[in-house]
Amino acid sequence: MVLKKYNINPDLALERQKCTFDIEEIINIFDGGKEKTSQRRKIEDVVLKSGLCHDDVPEECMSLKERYENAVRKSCFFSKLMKTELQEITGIEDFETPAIRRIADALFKDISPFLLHLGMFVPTIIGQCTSEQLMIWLPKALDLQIIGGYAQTELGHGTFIRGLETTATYDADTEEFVLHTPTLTAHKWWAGGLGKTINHCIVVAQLYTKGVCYGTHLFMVQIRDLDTHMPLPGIKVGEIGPRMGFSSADNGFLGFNNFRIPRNNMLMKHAQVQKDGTYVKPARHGKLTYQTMVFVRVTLVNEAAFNLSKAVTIAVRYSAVRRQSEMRPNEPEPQILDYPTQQHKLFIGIATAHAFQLTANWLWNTFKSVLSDMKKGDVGTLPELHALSSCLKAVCTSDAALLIEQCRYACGGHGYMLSSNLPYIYSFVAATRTYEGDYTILLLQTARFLVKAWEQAEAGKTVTPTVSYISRSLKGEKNSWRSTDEGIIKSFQAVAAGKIALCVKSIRDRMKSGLDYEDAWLLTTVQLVDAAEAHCRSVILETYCNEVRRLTKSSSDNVKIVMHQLVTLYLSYWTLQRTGDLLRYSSISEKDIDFMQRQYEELLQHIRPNAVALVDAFDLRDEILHSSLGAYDGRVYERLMEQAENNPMNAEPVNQSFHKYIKPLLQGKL
Ligand SMILES: CCCCCCCC/C=C\CCCCCCCCCCCCCCCC(=O)SCCNC(=O)CCNC(=O)[C@H](O)C(C)(C)COP(=O)(O)OP(=O)(O)OC[C@H]1O[C@@H](n2cnc3c(N)ncnc32)[C@H](O)[C@@H]1OP(=O)(O)O
Ligand SMILES: Cc1cc2nc3c(=O)[nH]c(=O)nc-3n(C[C@H](O)[C@H](O)[C@H](O)COP(=O)(O)OP(=O)(O)OC[C@H]3O[C@@H](n4cnc5c(N)ncnc54)[C@H](O)[C@@H]3O)c2cc1C
Repeated sequence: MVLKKYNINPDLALERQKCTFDIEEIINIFDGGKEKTSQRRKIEDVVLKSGLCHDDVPEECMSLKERYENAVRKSCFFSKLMKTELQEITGIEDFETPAIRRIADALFKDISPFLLHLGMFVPTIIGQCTSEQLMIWLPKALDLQIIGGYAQTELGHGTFIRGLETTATYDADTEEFVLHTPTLTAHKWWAGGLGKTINHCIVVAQLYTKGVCYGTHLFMVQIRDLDTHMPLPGIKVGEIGPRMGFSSADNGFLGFNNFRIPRNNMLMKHAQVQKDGTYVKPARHGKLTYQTMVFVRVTLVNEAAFNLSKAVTIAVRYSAVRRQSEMRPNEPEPQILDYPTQQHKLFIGIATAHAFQLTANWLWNTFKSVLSDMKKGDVGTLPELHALSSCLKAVCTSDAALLIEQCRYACGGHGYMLSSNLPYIYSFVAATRTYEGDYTILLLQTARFLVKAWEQAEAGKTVTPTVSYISRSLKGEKNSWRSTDEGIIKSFQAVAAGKIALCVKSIRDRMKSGLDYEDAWLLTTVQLVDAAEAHCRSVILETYCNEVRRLTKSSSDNVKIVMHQLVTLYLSYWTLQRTGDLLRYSSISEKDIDFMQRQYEELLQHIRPNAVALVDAFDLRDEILHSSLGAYDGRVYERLMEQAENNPMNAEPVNQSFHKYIKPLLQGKL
């Protein structure tokens, strides 16, 4: 749809006049500098001017098939644009992924069927192929001569990868692998793009050679003819059916009937099968084939931040425009943003988007540093990265989904309209809590690491920096509550340490009472998930505080003030959310809690005048927001009426069902 131009709503205009800081400064901080902001905007301009974002009818009014076809059309033209015009027009050779990621949302209100190509297929080629394999597949994938996906999950197993049933049996006579789907539950299920779009796919299967099963490995498999796009003989493939979101992502199913692929199609960077069928196991670490999942978990923290920033921009702008009820008799109806309860729903969303964005950037740098260690043959930092990416993916996607839903509640009835875009944003982020490792499962992975770290620290060994608080706790360091940034972080670390200690004790007590380790662990898993979540909170709080301090060193005083107000809001919010834990594991008193409550409420008031400017500082163009409630001009009612009038249901004054059913019913002739 082409966005109509309106004058700025006067309430929003006034809000912007109240702003105390230069929003461009905050925009630059999050982009990584002025240069990066200008580069991102150039890319956005090119895409927006391309006409590709235009839909003749709103996406939500299309049938599922039309939506899919429309998304394919846009993905193809967008890919062409990325390869040609974007480079020519902007002169930027090396596209920054965040900029491409952001502007992709101007094209796709839902999901591009090519998402998995870029998000998992290409990264798996980069991370799992030998240099020879890389030379064959990477240029083709980048040039979109082949389009791929990632088929790991099966109908019967998603979480437990070791339980996957698809087999890849090596035939040394022909130097081929035979892929087979032995049961109903072994069918690949869910892979994005698999249903209708892709012609290649990374398949995760149990490797058998010389009669021995060596566990899951990755295989490059062509599933459709490159010319006709027909499934190849021996392949059964299709779309799994309508779902809560991801409507245009053609998630698919896939079965193999003794389907043969060349030996070289096993991705052999880490493990190999030689021509005679001899298996060579990975030299360094047993879980290197899980690397793409770690990569995606890292990027999902960024997704949580970005999508939350969209939702909170919509809800804050709407709340500045919407007037409802009265505070005092006979006074004009206030903007709903003036209600402290509304501020309580929304300002934490702004602070959380900042916290997650800065944590995502920090995690990305950690990921790059671990990759560089691994290139040098050192896998020592991998367990910590796995633990960090697991808990951060779990907690950030989960918190973001809750806060996005809260943004929808904050918009009352209009938030329920698809045209608000909040339901789309929610259904996308809700899925991120499950895919790429379910919330509970990933926290249990982190818990494994924490229990080990506890045991190491107990044995007097040095532990990694993110868990150094465990050593301090074991040395008997007592927590004394202070309501400063550092003081609060220390207390959250004391909570995490206290919870990990209790888990270790529970496991040991249960073992003393005769249980084996597995059962003792299993019965402690509720506490273990809780401990991993507490650890993750302390990591986010610490990273957020450190990063804001670092990034605002040379900022203007007013930017420092407002950014720090948000940090304090975030710390106060979580203190108040976790008073039970803090009373148990830190020296916080009831008086301290009263103080934190008052501080929190005062902060809501301090942030209020800057609220609209703070969401403007996410710099999200209307074309990216796709929202009747959240456009920059605040013309909410005009847009709601506009989209109602454009609803295809209103194209005819009387629907044919009146003549077919209602009239006969009215006349008793049905
Ligand atoms: C080119 C032009 C294109 C144009 C395109 C146009 C359109 C573009 C549009 C947008 C552009 C934007 C692009 C970028 C966007 C990025 C977003 C990306 C979105 C991607 C969408 C993804 C969709 C979803 C995909 C999926 O869901 S794939 C399936 C994922 N599945 C899972 O995650 C399964 C979870 N389960 C597991 O991971 C494992 O089973 C388990 C739970 C970890 C257990 O494994 P296992 O049983 O083998 O191990 P354990 O016994 O538990 O542990 C043994 C030890 O191993 C350690 N361990 C485990 N895992 C790891 C690991 N990963 N790394 C390191 N170590 C690991 C574990 O800790 C144990 O250690 P120990 O020391 O305790 O023994
Ligand atoms: C929109 C979407 C897109 C997807 N895209 C892809 C894709 O492109 N490629 C792909 O391969 N997969 C994809 N998936 C699949 C996804 O990765 C899995 O659904 C996910 O990993 C969860 O696995 P599951 O469905 O088997 O859940 P289950 O493991 O069956 O989980 C169900 C419940 O059981 C609990 N549970 C399971 N095991 C344990 C345990 N050991 N301890 C305690 N609790 C447990 C879980 O916590 C959860 O509450 C996608 C999924 C979705 C929703």
